[in-house]
Amino acid sequence: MALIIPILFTLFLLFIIQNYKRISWILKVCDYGKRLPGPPIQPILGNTNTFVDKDGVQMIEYIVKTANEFREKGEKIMRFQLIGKMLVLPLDGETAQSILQSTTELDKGDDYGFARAWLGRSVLLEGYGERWKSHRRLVTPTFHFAKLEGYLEVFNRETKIMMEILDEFAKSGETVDLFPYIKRCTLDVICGTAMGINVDSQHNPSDPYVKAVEGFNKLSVTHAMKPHLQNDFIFWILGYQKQKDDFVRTMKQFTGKVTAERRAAIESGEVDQHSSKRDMNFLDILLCSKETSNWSEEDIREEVDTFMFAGHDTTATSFSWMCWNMAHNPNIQEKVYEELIDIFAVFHSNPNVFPNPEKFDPDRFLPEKMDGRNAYDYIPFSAGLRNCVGQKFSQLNEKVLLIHMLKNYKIEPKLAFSKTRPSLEIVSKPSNGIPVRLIRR
Ligand code: HEM
Repeated sequence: MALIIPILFTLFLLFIIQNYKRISWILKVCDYGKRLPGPPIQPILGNTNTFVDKDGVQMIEYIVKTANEFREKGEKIMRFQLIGKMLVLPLDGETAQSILQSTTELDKGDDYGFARAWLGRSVLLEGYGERWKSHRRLVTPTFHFAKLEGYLEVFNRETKIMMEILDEFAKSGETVDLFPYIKRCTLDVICGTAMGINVDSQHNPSDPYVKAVEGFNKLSVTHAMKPHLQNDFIFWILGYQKQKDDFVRTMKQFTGKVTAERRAAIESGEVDQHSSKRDMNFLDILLCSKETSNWSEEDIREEVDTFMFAGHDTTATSFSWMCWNMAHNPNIQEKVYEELIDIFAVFHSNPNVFPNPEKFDPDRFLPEKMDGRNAYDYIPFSAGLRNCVGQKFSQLNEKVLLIHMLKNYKIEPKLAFSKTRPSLEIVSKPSNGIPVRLIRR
């Protein structure tokens, strides 16, 4: 019995020595937590408890409500402190501007680490430096205007397929949740534009590759939201690591095979490597470019997969919210139908800048309304050096989707506006889908 206390004490000391770095990091975060404005914190845990029992929808609602309270107090930033992690949110455009214009704070946070097993050191994850600069230089031209025109054929082809599929619901009058259909459409768009292949997930929703992409995205959210899963051992013992490995293997094999086949076709002359860049997909451009001659097969795969990851869920979610807003605002829907004009609306919730932020009001983006607004008050694609390379691509893709959708159907909501809420995920998904009835025009 007399030995128990010294043994426990020694074990405790060993634990401290072994985890010294992690413990001093946690203490440093606690110290910063006290100095930054934010909701009250508990020792070490910070605000962790506030989030434990909340689902994705409740988290967003809590964050928006707390942000408004701190804005009212005149604060410019707000923090949430978790164990060893600090989330600092800018509360207005001016503050976002000073962060995003920084030429030193350009690396990504720890949460991006989850995707590394799939996306490695691609342009999305790579820290700021020579390697990122050279990759970004190569990726950027694939979104030049002339190139985007070349992608229009794929946008139109895949959107028409979605219209055909949705037509069954229009005929029967059955309620349809648009979200999964839009998601598969944008996945086929990105496969067509990034790799020049037709995955046709719209007709094959249970294809192993499609399932792996969906599964990986869901798992990355589960990992980010549940603090205990961030411990590698717990993640492994609960079977999540195996799931992750299986998804990553399927996705890597798929893109690896497409890349190898495409390279063989280029080398055999089947695909003309001297054709204009306008006619090439992203993979062809990477394979034929002089600048990538020293890239490994893995480097190329990582960039192509980054487009798959960053490019389809984002556009799908943004367009789904657009349909939900259109469904709940028939007057605007009719106006757009008549004019098929250039609009683009996403959810930003600062009432000082966007009074009544949940109201769908595309007129907020009229030039006269933009005057006096900080350019950084509306940054769905981020801004600064690490802004989104795919912005114009997805805007054009969404315009094509919107044109087809509104030309073919009137969209009617089958649920009150507030019954499907943004849920905190990598991109804020609708908690109850986008349930609508489609009426053929
Ligand atoms: C509505 C659609 C989209 C939205 C809202 C969106 C939003 C964003 C945001 C906020 C970032 C910055 C992320 C960060 O700071 O870590 C980003 C980065 C990025 N996006 Fe997008 N995105 C969209 C579509 C796309 C598409 C279609 C592609 C490619 C086909 C794409 C490729 C990328 C890449 C490669 C980066 C990393 C850029 C870098 O770090 O240099 N995105 N996007």
